[in-house]
Amino acid sequence: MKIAPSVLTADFTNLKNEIDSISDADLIHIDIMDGNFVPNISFGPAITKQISKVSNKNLDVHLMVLDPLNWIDEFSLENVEYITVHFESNNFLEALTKIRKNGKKVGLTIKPETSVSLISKYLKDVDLVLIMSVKPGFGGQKFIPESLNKVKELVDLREKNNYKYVIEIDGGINGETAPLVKKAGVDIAVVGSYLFNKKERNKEMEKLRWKSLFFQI
Ligand SMILES: O=C(CO)[C@H](O)[C@H](O)COP(=O)(O)O
Ligand SMILES: [Co+2]
Repeated sequence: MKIAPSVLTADFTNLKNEIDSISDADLIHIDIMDGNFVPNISFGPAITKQISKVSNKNLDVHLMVLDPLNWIDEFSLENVEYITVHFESNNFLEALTKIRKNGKKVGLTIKPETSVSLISKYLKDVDLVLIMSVKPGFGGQKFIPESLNKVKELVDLREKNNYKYVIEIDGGINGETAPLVKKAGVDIAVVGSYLFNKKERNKEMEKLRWKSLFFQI
């Protein structure tokens, strides 16, 4: 299971050191919130560009915005690997097409109250499916256990139909929930507050990976 730290709870007055402290990350997760789609505002393209400058990692952009189509060009930076939009946002299908046209990997995500069956017809065309395991908008919330069933559903659908997407989970991942999501079949776990509240983040990511393996045996 890959680990994608979310910099949402990083210390932005110390950004370069915060990014350096997660040098073993597989990807860096970028949470973009517009204060409309979710009741919070995070940061935008300018800060994302700064992050991409001080990091040699690929970025995984999670757009929690009402109109993703307006933002995809701004976030199609060189080291952005995935751009993920919400099924619940405006014109999400056009947004997926635009991400593909810009040469980026295409991600689709659903809120905790949205079922996998609603996105089943789009699964053949996406590179990543993100299951939100908290209500989008804030870091530091508690993991919603029902998310594990959605992950299992996606694993089954992928196997049955020979789909190619990776499964990502976002929200409330810690030492206890990491083994559970790994066991359910998650490929990439986003970890925010749990990681940034620790001092030795690379070591902590290693522990999360190790624990996950241990529980898989
Ligand atoms: O998309 C998000 C919130 O909307 C964040 O990526 C997520 O909450 C990560 O933070 P934490 O690990 O603290 O839950
Ligand atoms: Co996120």
